[in-house]
Amino acid sequence: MPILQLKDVTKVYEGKVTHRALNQLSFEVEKGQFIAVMGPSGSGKTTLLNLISTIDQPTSGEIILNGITPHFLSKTELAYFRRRQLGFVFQDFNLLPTLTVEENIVLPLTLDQQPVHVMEERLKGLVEKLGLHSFLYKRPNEISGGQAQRTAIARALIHEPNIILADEPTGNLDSNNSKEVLDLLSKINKERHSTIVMVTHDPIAASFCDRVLFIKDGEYFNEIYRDDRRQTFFQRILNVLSLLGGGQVGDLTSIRLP
Ligand SMILES: Nc1ncnc2c1ncn2[C@@H]1O[C@H](COP(=O)(O)OP(=O)(O)OP(=O)(O)O)[C@@H](O)[C@H]1O
Repeated sequence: MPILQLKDVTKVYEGKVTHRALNQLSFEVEKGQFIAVMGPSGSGKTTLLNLISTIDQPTSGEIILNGITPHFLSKTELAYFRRRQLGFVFQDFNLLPTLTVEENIVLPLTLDQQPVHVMEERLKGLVEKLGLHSFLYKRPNEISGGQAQRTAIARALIHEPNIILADEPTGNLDSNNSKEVLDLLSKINKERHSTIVMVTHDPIAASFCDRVLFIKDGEYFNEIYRDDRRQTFFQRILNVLSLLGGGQVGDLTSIRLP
């Protein structure tokens, strides 16, 4: 069974001018898949992530996450559902500046009043897996962007969520730190079989995924699967982006991936 199903999802923003940000969008994501969502600015990517993350509700259609339709849950049930099922990674890391890296990572468990031994066990596993030893006791302003994003990924994983939702996770990183973060997401995806849904503008970031879904004007446009080398997949992503319009693909076609 797919871990995420969208069935004819439509989102209309009401206001002075009503705007149909998503129109009858349907797709499924299998457990363990690493999928990128791409599309021109204004195509509905953030809207889509807000609906999947249960921050917002669809106007019509259905979203089913791990067999549950979260939009039918009560407020309390929804808060619990979000904590158990979803992990979030944002472009600007969203770390609390006064806490150390370690404190930031265990924060979701602290808020959940989990016993200390559970926190210690989970933290230990993540620190080893994600290589966080060298900066565990530093504060966010004392670490690099890549280290900050690795911290945010550890925080997203501490609840052992079923799906990780990442919104432009490399948007504020230089190319070395981006690669480090994407390698880490790939590793988590392969070793823990975590499902990852990542919104990105960056075709290099998308080339780390198994599948790229393209949307345009809130509608399904195309999708491609990786079945070959990352370089070839990258070129295929660029081909679809040039059909899609709205980006500067021309200057990227000669890039050799690290
Ligand atoms: N709260 C809102 N009220 C009204 N219109 C909105 C609202 N949020 C988004 N929109 C509109 O819906 C459309 C889709 O927006 P969305 O932010 O989902 O696009 P996006 O693909 O994430 O864009 P970008 O890549 O620039 O972040 C846009 O035309 C936007 O102006």
